[in-house]
Order: sequence, then structure tokens, then C-alpha cells
Amino acid sequence: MIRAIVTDIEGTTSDIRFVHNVLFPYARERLAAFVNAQQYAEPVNTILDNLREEIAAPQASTRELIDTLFAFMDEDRKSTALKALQGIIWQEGYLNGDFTGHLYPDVLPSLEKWKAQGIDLYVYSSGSVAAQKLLFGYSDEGDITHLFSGYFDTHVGAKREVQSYQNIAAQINVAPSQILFLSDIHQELDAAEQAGFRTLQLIRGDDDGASHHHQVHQFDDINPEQIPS
Ligand SMILES: CSCCC(=O)C(=O)COP(=O)(O)O
Ligand SMILES: [Mg+2]
Repeated sequence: MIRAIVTDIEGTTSDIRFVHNVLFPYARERLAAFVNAQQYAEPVNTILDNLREEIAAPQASTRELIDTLFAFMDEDRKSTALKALQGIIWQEGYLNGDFTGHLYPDVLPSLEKWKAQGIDLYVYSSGSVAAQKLLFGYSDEGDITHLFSGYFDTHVGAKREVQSYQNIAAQINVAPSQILFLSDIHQELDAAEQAGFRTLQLIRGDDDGASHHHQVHQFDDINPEQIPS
């Protein structure tokens, strides 16, 4: 019996193109000016110190940190510090109405149905928890944050590491075998499976022939009472 569903965002609830063509450029265009302006104010001061720790460069200047952040954005590095800064910058875009958080049309009805069935819903993304709450708080379908019982980001661990899923199971106090993880990335599903989670892979675009996980094209195809093994 599935008691909790944990969902990825990019490529699962939301189009990768929204993240890569809207969110990432928005943050990239503003990042240098934002960091220069906010470097001595909280929370940016602490985030920059965390980045110094992350790159093992305690004396790194703000200029060097900005260069590092641009290199991280080029390689789509899931750096906790970069994700924290992006999340803060995106807030302005959501509040100004520059964009809304993309949701595939099949997502909201399914989340509502599963919630009504008594299944607790959680989010796990490399995007910061603040960024997750913005995307679902200012989504194409309005504020849907009331559906979620909790949010996890890289503070719980990286998405391809087994320990991250063990941490999530412990924090939500549900046995891994009763948690279903939804993602488009088979390496994330591999890690969740090794932690004992049930898994389903969302194929929103290209096929993934390297995956052994059961695949679906949309949330409507998912019946939590009948998850294929
Ligand atoms: C919270 S939306 C932005 C997601 C993001 O920044 C990102 O890097 C997506 O990473 P994921 O691990 O969710 O694929
Ligand atoms: Mg994804």
C-alpha cells in the first residue's frame, strides 16, 4: 500500500523547457548584480560563505564566487548555494507576474485525487525548497501548495544518492516500501529503488532505453494501488 508519493519537478510535474528556457536565464541575467548588491546582507552573506565551503576556498572573493556560480550554471551543477540564490532571484519574477510555474495539465487532477485517497504528497527537487514553494505557489493553476505535506531539496542529499531517500523516509516516518518516487531521471529512480522505494519513471519527451523502471507518460497513467514491480 502506498502511503506517500514523492515527486520530482523538472521533467516530471513541469516542463524541462520552463526550467531551462525561462527560470535559468532569468536568474543568470540578474545573478551578478544581485550578488554584488546583496553580498553583505542576509541571507546572501551566509549563502556565499556556504559556497566558499562547498568549493573549499575560504578566502574566495565575491568576484571569484560569481565566476564560480556562472561555471556552475553552465554545467547545471546542483550546487546548494547556487540553488538558494536562484530561488531568491526567481521570487521577483513570480511576484511581478513575469512567469508562472509550469504544470503539465495531468498533474493537478492526479495530485488532488491521490490526496483525497489519503496519500501524503511530497516534493523532492534540486531546486531549493523556497524555489519549489514559489513554483507551486504561483503555478499555472494558482497556488497548489496546500496539497503538499513537505518539501525536500539538496539539504537532504543529492538526488542520485541512496542516503537521500533513506533520509526522506526517516523524516516523513514512512517505510520506504510504502513510498512511491516519481522522476524522469532513471539514475534518481535507481537510488530511490536501492533505498527500498517504489518507483515510476515519467517519460514526457524522449524515450529512455537505459532504464529498467516502469514508465508512464503522464500522471493519469498512475494508480498508486497498482504499481507494477
Ligand atoms: C524548483 S524549480 C527549479 C528546479 C531546479 O533548479 C533544478 O535544478 C531542477 O533540478 P531537478 O533535480 O529537480 O531536476
Ligand atoms: Mg527531473
